[in-house]
Amino acid sequence: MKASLSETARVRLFITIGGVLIALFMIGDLELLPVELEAAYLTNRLFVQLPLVVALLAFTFHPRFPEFRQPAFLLTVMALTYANYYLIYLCWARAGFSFPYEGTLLYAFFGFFVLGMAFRYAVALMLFSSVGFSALMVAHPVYGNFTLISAGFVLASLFIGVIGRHRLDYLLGQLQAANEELVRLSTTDALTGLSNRRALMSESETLFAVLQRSEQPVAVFMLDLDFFKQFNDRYGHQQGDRAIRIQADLLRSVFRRQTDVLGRYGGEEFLVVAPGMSEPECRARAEEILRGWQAQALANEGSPGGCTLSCSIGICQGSASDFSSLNHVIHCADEALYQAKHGGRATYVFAASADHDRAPLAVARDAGVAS
Ligand SMILES: Nc1nc2c(ncn2[C@@H]2O[C@H](COP(=O)(O)OP(=O)(O)OP(=O)(O)O)[C@@H](O)[C@H]2O)c(=O)[nH]1
Repeated sequence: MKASLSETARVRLFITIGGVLIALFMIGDLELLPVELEAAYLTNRLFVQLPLVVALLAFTFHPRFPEFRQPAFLLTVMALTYANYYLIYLCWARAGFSFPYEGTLLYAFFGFFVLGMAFRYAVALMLFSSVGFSALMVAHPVYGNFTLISAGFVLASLFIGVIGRHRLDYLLGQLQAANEELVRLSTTDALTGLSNRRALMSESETLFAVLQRSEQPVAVFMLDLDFFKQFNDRYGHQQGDRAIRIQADLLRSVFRRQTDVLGRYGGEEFLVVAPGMSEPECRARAEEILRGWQAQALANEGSPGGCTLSCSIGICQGSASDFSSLNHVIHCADEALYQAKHGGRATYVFAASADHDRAPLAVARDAGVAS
């Protein structure tokens, strides 16, 4: 599998590339500079600018780098920019040489787009860089007749860079929101708002693995509406949808613990994985659900089971470590549900919890009907 670089490793790579670029520019700059400026230039680049890059690189190894990365980027790029301003001043003051200012812009754009400076830090960099450059131009006519246009070019470029950073942040924000919505849509059942089967299985697998490792009890409930086909046929699909939503709301109100995982398993079938739930607690929850349906008193005339819509529940409860897999527990709960259906419906049935591997459902251990 292809390993992707972590964000910090990526930043380290970019900082290193930045350092290499500074070193490469030195070759070009030395060709351009009068000989008497070379020593000052090399001192500035080798003993100020490159060490600043190395210091930033070293800081990426500090445990608090993620927390302080933005101020660190700002300070470093600011320091590099002002070191460049000093170089421009020095070349002008010592030899009347107009050292190019474009490198300053490269630093800013490197900060904005490669290091990914946050918008407010980018604005701070733009302001500090603009003030420094303007002050330099006012104090020293380094670029002669080109002073004004040079200042305009620097200020406009910094401004455009900041706007670009803002636009990028905005678009990335929209992309992130769209991604989050896609994840929500792909994991949620549109009718009930509960987890859909894919998300339900994924959450349940994760939970079950934890419970298995820590040898904790687990309870799995399989719930299915009774004679739902007749209900749909008689009252229509919309009423059927409403009944499914009622079941979802009922489950939400009964399984309220944050650790309970519940979702729509398919059609009118629901699955609940409740960690750490004891048998009496399971019984209480199941009875609450059955009573809930009794209270709804949703007519289902013509069904062989009676005149109101009801629900059957299969429960498998035991130590998670006694089961080979989550599928195994679900299978046991499904078998118990089958027993509930054949035992008259509107009831709950416990699967036997011992020796699951050998006998997925040894006996339907207990059954109950809401009183
Ligand atoms: N309205 C509606 N009906 C659905 C939905 N999903 C599945 N169904 C219906 O649910 C019914 C399930 O019927 P069966 O599996 O035969 O089960 P049943 O009639 O409830 O019988 P028992 O489970 O044996 O009590 C089918 O008629 C499906 O069309 C849904 O999202 N909305």
